Amino acid sequence: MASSTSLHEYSYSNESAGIRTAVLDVETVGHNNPLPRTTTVTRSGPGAARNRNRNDNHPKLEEGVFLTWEDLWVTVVSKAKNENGSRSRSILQGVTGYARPGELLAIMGPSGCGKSTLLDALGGRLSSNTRKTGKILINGQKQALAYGTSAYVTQDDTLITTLTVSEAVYYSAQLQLPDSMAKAEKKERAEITIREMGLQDAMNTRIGGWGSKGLSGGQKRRVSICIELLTRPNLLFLDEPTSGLDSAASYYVMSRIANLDKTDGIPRTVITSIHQPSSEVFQLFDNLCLLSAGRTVYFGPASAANQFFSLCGFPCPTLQNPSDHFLKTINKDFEQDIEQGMVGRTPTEVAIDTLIKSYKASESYQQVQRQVAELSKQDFGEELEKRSHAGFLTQSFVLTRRSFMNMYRDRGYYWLRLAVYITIALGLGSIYQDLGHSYESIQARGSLIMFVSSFLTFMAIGGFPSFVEDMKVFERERLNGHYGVSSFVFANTFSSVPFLILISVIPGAITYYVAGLHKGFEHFFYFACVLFACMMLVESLMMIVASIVPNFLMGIIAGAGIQGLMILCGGFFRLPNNIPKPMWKFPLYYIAFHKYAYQGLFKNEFIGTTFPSSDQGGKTSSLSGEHILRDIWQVEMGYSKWVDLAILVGMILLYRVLFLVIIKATEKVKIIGTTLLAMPFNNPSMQAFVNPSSPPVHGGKL
Ligand SMILES: Nc1ncnc2c1ncn2[C@@H]1O[C@H](COP(=O)(O)OP(=O)(O)OP(=O)(O)O)[C@@H](O)[C@H]1O
Repeated sequence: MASSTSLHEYSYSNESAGIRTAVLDVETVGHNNPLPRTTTVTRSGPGAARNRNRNDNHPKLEEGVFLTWEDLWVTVVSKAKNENGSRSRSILQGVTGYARPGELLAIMGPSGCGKSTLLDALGGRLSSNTRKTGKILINGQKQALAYGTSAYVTQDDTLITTLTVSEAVYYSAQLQLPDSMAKAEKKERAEITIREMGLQDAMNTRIGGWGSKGLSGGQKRRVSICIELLTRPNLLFLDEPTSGLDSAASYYVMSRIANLDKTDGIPRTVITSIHQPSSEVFQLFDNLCLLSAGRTVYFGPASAANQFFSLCGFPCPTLQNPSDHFLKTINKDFEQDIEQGMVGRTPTEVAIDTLIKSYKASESYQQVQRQVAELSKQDFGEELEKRSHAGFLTQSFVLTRRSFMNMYRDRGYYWLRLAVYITIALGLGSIYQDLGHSYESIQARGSLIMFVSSFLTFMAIGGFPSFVEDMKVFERERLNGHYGVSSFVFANTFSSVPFLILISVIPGAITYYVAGLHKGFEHFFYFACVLFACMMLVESLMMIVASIVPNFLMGIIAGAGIQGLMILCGGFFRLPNNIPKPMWKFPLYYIAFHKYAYQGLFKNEFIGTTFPSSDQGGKTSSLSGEHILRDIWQVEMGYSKWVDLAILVGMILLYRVLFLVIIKATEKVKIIGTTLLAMPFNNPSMQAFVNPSSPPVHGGKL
C-alpha cells in the first residue's frame, strides 16, 4: 500500500445552503492511482440539512458554548515502570480541536485510544491519578465546568433500578427544572423527552438490575440520555450513547441529539464518542476527531474524512461504511504478524504514521489551529451560566421520596433485614425467655443488652452495598449538577427513618417482651429509641465510609473494623475503670457510641429494681439496681438515661454533618488536587522528563 502521499492543501467551505464542499489540493507521490490535484466532495443528507442557515466561518459568537482545546496531553502515572523505564504513560498526546454551538463533533477511534479520556478532560472529570497539560477554553476563557453548566452521559448507566422509566425521568425533571416551572409542564417535558428517545412503550417498565430483569441495555442507555436532555443543556458530552442500540435506534437517538436546537432554536454544542456509527448516523456528524493511541489522525469535517483517507492512500472500498473503514485502517490491536523488513513496525502502524503526518501537513490541520486561535482570542465576557434548578426544599423533598420509594421496592434494602431481625429477635426471646429476677438474671440482662446494642446494630452494616449504589447515583447526578450536597444528605437521612423505626419497634418488642425486661411502656419506648439511634449511627458511619471508600469489600471491612474497636472499648468487655487510659479510654471509650447505648440501656433496665444477692452461707440479701449499676457494671450515675439518649442523637447529627463535610471536602480536594498535580507538568521540559516519548517541545500551556 502506498504510504508516501503528501497532503499540501486541504480545506473546506460552504458553497450553498445544505451542501458543504471540501476542496483538497494534493500531490501524490508513488501512488498507483494518482488522484487529481484538486478534488471536490459534496455532502448532502441529514447532517447537511441540519446545517442549513449556519455560517461556519462566522458562527454566532453570542450564542451557545464554544469549546477549544490546544495541545492537550493527559498522562497517567503508575507505580510500575513501563518498558521504556518511565512511570508515566500518555493517553492523549498533544490533541487540538474545537466544538461549536449547533455542531455535533464525533470522537472516534479504536477501543482504548483515549476517546473517554478526551471527553473527561474537556468535561473536567479526569480521575485524580491523571495529569493534564494544555489549554482548554470555554467561550474564550479558562474556566472550570462548574456543576450544572453542562451535561455528561457517562459510558456506564448508573440508574436507580427499582424505578420505572417514567418515574426515573420525572423525578429527575423535578430535581433539575426550576421551581418556577409548573408541575404539569415538568411532567410534559419528561414525557416528551421519553418519547424523543423512543421509550414510550417502556414508560412503566422498571429499569431493573442485578436479579431483577427490567430494561434492555440499549433502553437503559436511552434513559441515561433522557435524564441529561431534560434541561436542554447548551453543552452536552456523550460517551458512547449508542452502545447496545440497533442501527435504527442509534440513528433516531443521534438525530434527536443532533437536532436539539429545533426545540427552542438555541444552538447546542454536542461532543460524543462513538464506536460503530452506521453511514446514516455518520452523516449526522459535523466534525470528526479520529484518534489512534491518543494522537489525532484526523480532525475536520466528517464529510471530508473519506476523501482524506483516499488521498493518503487508504480509499474506502465501494459499499463499505466509511467509519468501519477508518477504524479498520487504524486498529492495530489484532495485528499479529510483523511484515519482513518493517523492523518492528506493522503495516497498520505504518498506515497510522502516514495518516498522522499527512494530517499535520494538511490545510485542514492549519484551519483547526486558526479556528482554535480565533476562538481563543474572543472575549465572550461572561462565565458559563449555571442551569437554574429546583430549590433546596423541593430537591430535598423529591430526593427523600425517591429514596424512600427505592428502599420500599428493593427487598434487599430493608425488608430482608427486617425479616432477619425478627428471626434473631425470636431467637433472643427464646434463649433469654422470661428472665425473672434471680441473681443469675443480672448477668443475663447485661449480655442481652450488650447483644442488642452491639450486634443488632452492627448488622446494619449489611446495607453497605445499597449505600455504595446510592453514592454512585449521587456522584453521577452531582457531577451533572442535578442537586446540591445538602439536599442529598437530608434525603439520605430522612428516607430511612420509617424503616429503622419498623426494625426498632417490631424485633425490639419481640425481644423485650419475650425476655421480660423492665416492665412498663416507658422502658420499652426507651429501649426502642436507643436501638433506633444506634442503627441510625451505624448507617451514618457506613455512609461516611461509602463516601471515602466506594468499594463493597474494602468498605465493609473498614466499617466492621471501626465498629469492632468501638464495641471493644464501649465499657462492657472491659469495665470502664479497667480500660487502659491513653489510647483506649481517651478518646475511644468516649467516642464509641456503644458506651452511651450500654449505659442508657443499663440504667433503663436496672434503676428501680432489686435482685437477690448470691447465696453466701445460707444468707440472702437484696441488691438494688443502682448498686448493680455502680459496682458491677461501673455505669456513670451522675446523669439520667435521657442524657445518654440525647448524646446518641447528638452523635447522629454530628455524623451526618461530617458526611456532608466529607463530600464537600472531597469535591474541593479533587479540584485543588488536580490543579496542583498538573502544575509541574506545565513546564515543557518537565513534560519531556516525565514522558520521554513526547516531543521535546509541545507547548505545555495550561
Ligand atoms: N485514570 C486512568 N488510570 C490509568 N489508565 C487510564 C486511566 N484512564 C484511562 N486510562 C487508560 O487509557 C487508555 C484510554 O482509555 P479510554 O477510556 O480513554 O479509551 P476509550 O477510547 O474511551 O476506550 P473504549 O472505546 O474501550 O471505551 C486505556 O488504556 C485506559 O486503560
